[in-house]
Amino acid sequence: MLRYLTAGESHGPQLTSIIEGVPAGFPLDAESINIDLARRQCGYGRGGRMQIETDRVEILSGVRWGKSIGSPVTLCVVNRDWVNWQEKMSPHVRHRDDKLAVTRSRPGHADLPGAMKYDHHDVRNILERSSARETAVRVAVGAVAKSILTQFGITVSGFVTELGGIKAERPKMSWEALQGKIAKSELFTCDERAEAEMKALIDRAKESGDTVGGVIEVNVCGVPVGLGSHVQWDRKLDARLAMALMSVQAIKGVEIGCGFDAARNPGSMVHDEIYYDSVRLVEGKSSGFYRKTNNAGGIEGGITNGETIIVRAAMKPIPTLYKPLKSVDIITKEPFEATVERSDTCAVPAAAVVAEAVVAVEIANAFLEKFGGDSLGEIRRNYDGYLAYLRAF
Ligand SMILES: Cc1cc2nc3c(=O)[nH]c(=O)nc-3n(C[C@H](O)[C@H](O)[C@H](O)COP(=O)(O)O)c2cc1C
Ligand SMILES: C=C(O[C@@H]1CC(C(=O)O)=C[C@@H](OP(=O)(O)O)[C@H]1O)C(=O)O
Repeated sequence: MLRYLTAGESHGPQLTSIIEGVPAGFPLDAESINIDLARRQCGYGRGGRMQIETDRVEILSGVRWGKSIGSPVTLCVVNRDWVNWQEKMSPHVRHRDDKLAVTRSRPGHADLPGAMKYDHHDVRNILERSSARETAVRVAVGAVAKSILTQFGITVSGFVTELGGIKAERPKMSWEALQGKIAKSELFTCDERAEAEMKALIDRAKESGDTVGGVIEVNVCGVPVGLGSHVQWDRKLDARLAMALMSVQAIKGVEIGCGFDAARNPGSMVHDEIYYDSVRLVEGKSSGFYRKTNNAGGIEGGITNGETIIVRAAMKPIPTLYKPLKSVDIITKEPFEATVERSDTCAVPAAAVVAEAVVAVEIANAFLEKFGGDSLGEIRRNYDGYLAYLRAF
């Protein structure tokens, strides 16, 4: 099972993660991780910080000659902006300098509850860690999880389905063609008309000092039946995915499959009927059982049913607004209207890449729990044995 922690402040020297439980023999290299780090930095609507950073991972342990060796993998992403923050972020003892203290907390951020909880009168001690800068290293961890899943033909893809209330229509085309469209889109959508409207909305929000949120979707293709379990609350895969997604900064809702729509429709329209066709086995499929619909989003009773996993997450609008919101200074208790030096107007496309990463970690975990071993070869033997069993079921 993969366990990881992240460490690092937004304007500190670097972000770090240690991943425990990566089995030996999996191809891992910085360049493939960097592709995802670059994807997270793109996306229409981001602020000035993304001009400063060029995220690249450094692999500091657990990998030798391009392959995992079974020991903990340490990843690091440097904050290029740190050079501009060395005094404000210094770990060395210094006298309190009220001029450097941030005392004006922003609505919608961790600033005020965090300061009250940790007894800080300088909100910087909270905002540095609550910042979504942390998602850079989580994307690197997700890329490691993806390189485990890739070996077994499992792919994880995130994209934007809605932005500020504008919905992207999914054109009727193969999944591969759709992926190509999404990869070329500046907003990671599959609908050019909607994308143009979304960009115009972001421009208007930026001009008026406002921000926008949206909905992202992650699809996991190629998953076998049987990941996760119904037997215990914390083994249910849907529950784990929901937690992973809700842990991403600014995510406020998660749905699996048809999600909230399931509550609005009768059972006859919601549940996916079961069919069997032995020809599927001749065609090389892992099972003769199949569905014609996938409203369950690939998970029933906390267990994968062999269909594509479909999970969506709602991102709230960015809380730092150029148009002032009302707040109160934590020292003087005077009201003020928040000002801002720099912030994103929209980070929904970036959140799609982060969502991909946290979903990949949960799927890799469930996969390793079921087929786990110490090396790629051992896991492959376990997996192949299971596939042969499934075909005969
Ligand atoms: C990729 C990404 C970029 C973000 N950029 C900003 C930003 O520039 N300014 C901001 O105030 N919040 C930004 N956020 C959101 C805040 O980090 C988040 O709202 C805050 O930490 C409070 O957490 P909560 O919204 O989960 O309650 C971003 C979130 C993500 C996922
Ligand atoms: C740095 C990133 O996102 C940041 C997330 C963030 C926040 O409050 O969450 C605030 C902004 O940071 P800054 O205050 O330095 O401009 C974003 O740029 C990143 O995604 O790499």
